[in-house]
Amino acid sequence: QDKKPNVVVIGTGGTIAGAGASSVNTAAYQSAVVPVDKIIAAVPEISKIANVRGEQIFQIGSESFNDERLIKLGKRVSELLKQSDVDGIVITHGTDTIEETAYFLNLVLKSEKPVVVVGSMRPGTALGADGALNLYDAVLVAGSKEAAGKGTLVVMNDEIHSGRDVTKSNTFKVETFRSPYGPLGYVVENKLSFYRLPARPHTTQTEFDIDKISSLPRVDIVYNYGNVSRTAYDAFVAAGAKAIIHDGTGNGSVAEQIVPVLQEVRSKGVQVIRASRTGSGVVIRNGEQPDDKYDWVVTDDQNAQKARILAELALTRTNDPKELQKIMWKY
Ligand SMILES: NC(=O)C[C@H](N)C(=O)O
Repeated sequence: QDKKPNVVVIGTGGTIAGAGASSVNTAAYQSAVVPVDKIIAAVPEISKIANVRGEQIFQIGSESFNDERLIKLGKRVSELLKQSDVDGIVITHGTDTIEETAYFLNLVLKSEKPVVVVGSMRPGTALGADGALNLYDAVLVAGSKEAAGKGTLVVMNDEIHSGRDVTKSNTFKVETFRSPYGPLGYVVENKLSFYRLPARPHTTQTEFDIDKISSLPRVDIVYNYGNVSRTAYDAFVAAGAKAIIHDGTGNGSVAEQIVPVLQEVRSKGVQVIRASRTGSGVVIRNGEQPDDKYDWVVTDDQNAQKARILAELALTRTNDPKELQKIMWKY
């Protein structure tokens, strides 16, 4: 009797589908060239732990993900999760934007079944390639009962991270993924262990449903630095942004020359959301700036790229900055 779980592996590209000219090319290679079925076939050990089939949805570097692709991926995952012969899903993905895709799926999927996003930092052709073990571990987690109901997960480098928290922290090292509160668990020697649970609502507990989303409102990010000017704000407003994430210095600070610009942005009906380019910590409402007075919103502990995902989803529900603030604090 076959008790192995059925896991679908959806290929989207990235370095886990990459190939270099020689085995010493660990960081210079072409990403998104190896088909998902070939990636699976390169790890025959997987057939001992799960019945796996591959499905190629994209073949791209994850830097080329956009909202349309996020929606397409989310809808396909949702469809598969409804099938009784699917126990879990693995998505092979580039590492650059894994954190955005994982957070998105964590917020919009309506299933308790495990969904695991996985990538690699080195192409399969490199000495010390990390993709094979990462994929094996991802399938193990996606096929497990323990991973159910924990939201979308990212499995990389022996660690299981919450899609909400995880972020890429290094350009080339295999230990690049970090969560401010640590991983949820480990995978080692064919065994997974969870040590903590996500506290924020996810998947079945959210107000966002991928089956009901066909487009997302435009939200852009403006990075701040000494000498920052209004050019990018004006361009994004002119391009039709519904919200601008002000990726401020420190605690989402706003330079003196930008304060009137953000007031003007808001007066045009565009939401202003203060985030921090430090990438960690909480942006304090009415701290650096009088958000109540200006009708602005702050992120909680999310970096700008995660705040963008949440804001896009939030704006499908409300355009009231008070409600938007509640959502930014909730998820
Ligand atoms: N390690 C990687 O996967 C990087 C690649 N640029 C990607 O995100 O697709």
